[in-house]
Amino acid sequence: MAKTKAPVTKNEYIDVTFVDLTHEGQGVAKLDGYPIFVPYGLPGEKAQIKVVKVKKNLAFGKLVELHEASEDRIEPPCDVFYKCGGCQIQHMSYDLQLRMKQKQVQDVMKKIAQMSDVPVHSTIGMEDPWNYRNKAQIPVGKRDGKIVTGFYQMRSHNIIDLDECPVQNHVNDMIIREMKTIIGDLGIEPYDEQSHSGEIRHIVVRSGYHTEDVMIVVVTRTKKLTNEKEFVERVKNLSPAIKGIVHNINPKQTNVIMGRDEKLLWGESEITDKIGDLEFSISAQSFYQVNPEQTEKLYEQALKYADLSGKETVIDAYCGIGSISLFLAQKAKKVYGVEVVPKAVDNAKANAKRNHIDNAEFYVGQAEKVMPWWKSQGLDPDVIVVDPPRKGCDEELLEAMIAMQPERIVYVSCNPSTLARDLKILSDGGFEAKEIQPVDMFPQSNHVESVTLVERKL
Ligand SMILES: C[S@@+](CC[C@H](N)C(=O)[O-])C[C@H]1O[C@@H](n2cnc3c(N)ncnc32)[C@H](O)[C@@H]1O
Repeated sequence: MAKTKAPVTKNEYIDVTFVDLTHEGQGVAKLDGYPIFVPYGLPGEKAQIKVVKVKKNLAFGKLVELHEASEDRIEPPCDVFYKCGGCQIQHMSYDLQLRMKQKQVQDVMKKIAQMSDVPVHSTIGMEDPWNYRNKAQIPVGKRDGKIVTGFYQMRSHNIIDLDECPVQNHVNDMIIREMKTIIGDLGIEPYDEQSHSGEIRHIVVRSGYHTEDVMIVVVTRTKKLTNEKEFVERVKNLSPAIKGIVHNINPKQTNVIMGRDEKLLWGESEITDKIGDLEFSISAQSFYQVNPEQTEKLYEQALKYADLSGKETVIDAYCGIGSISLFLAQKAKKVYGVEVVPKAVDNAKANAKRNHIDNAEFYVGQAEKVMPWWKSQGLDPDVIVVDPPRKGCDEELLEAMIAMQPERIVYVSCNPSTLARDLKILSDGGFEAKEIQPVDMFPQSNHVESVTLVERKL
């Protein structure tokens, strides 16, 4: 077969028109069907690009000059947007962001799940898609003798020093800024990834939305925290909202932020927040949705799809602190939650009590192991809710769901690709995806959250 040649060469300057967006939010230009991916290009725009990498079937380019800008192009409010890896799509109007997320789900449903006819609704967005994050997880480093805190640069571990982040809430920003000074003053050495030496790795600040409670977690490589007493004294005085300071130890060479061991340095080890009319205790290591305003909309959608009458037995797999479970429990006969992080399950049990809900039980374990065990014990749920991490559901768990034959499955997903993969497996097992509702939990970033209603085929 004749070898086809790429229609561009490296370092060539060419004029293109962007026709599409990738899932990461890059512009796609096409030369006789040959795609060129260009960061920050928007559909409809004409531009000069420089080709920076050429492969047989595709190339990558860099935007050199815009000839015609899209109406959806906006000036990113953040000074470091083009360097920082925290947000990827601040240059898009919010309307385009929402459309892009809906299309991303439609695309994977077609390509991965091979289902083109499942309705994917318009993404539910925010009125004000800024300063929404209730949690900052910020790496600490040193440059030219000064402490730096911020996000990693795109595709690197170079920290972009940042004092204000437009997607972070203001309290978190203020605390990180002040802690940077405190760490420098007290001579606490930042962790160095290359040599696996130094002390402080990350600062995590989590704040309540309705309560304004703040928890601070300082993550270090070893148990040592230089000038611990003074550190605690100064940090706790940064705001009366600070309820506790937790010292987490992560000795591993890993991208995972927190380690398993932790010690309470001051105050309480949990904060309280509210979602709707329910109150929740949240520990340092427990998962809690980062966008409180959108969480209510996400949970509302999950509840709507669960369509409970009060008679149902429900499983909430990957239940975290029991947040979805307790909303389900208010409308079901019984809810069983399973979650792998023991502290989160402690929170879930306490949360049931504090909200006077006595028809929810929580278990620690891997959902993919606990579900088949439940099945063997005769647990027959009418509805199953799953909300797995990005890698999606384990195959064993999908098999257990299929074996349990619930009437409905509500699949909350933060990764459309693994959602589509899992929906295909469920479809082969006799379940049909009925509709999908994307909810924008992460404005300005290319992450896509959605809720899918899946029903047992008759
Ligand atoms: C996306 S979160 C959802 C939590 C909860 N539904 C919420 O809305 O807050 C996923 C949860 O799954 C938990 N998890 C991860 N792998 C698990 C597994 N194999 N079995 C059970 N839980 C797991 C995580 O600790 C996390 O709490």
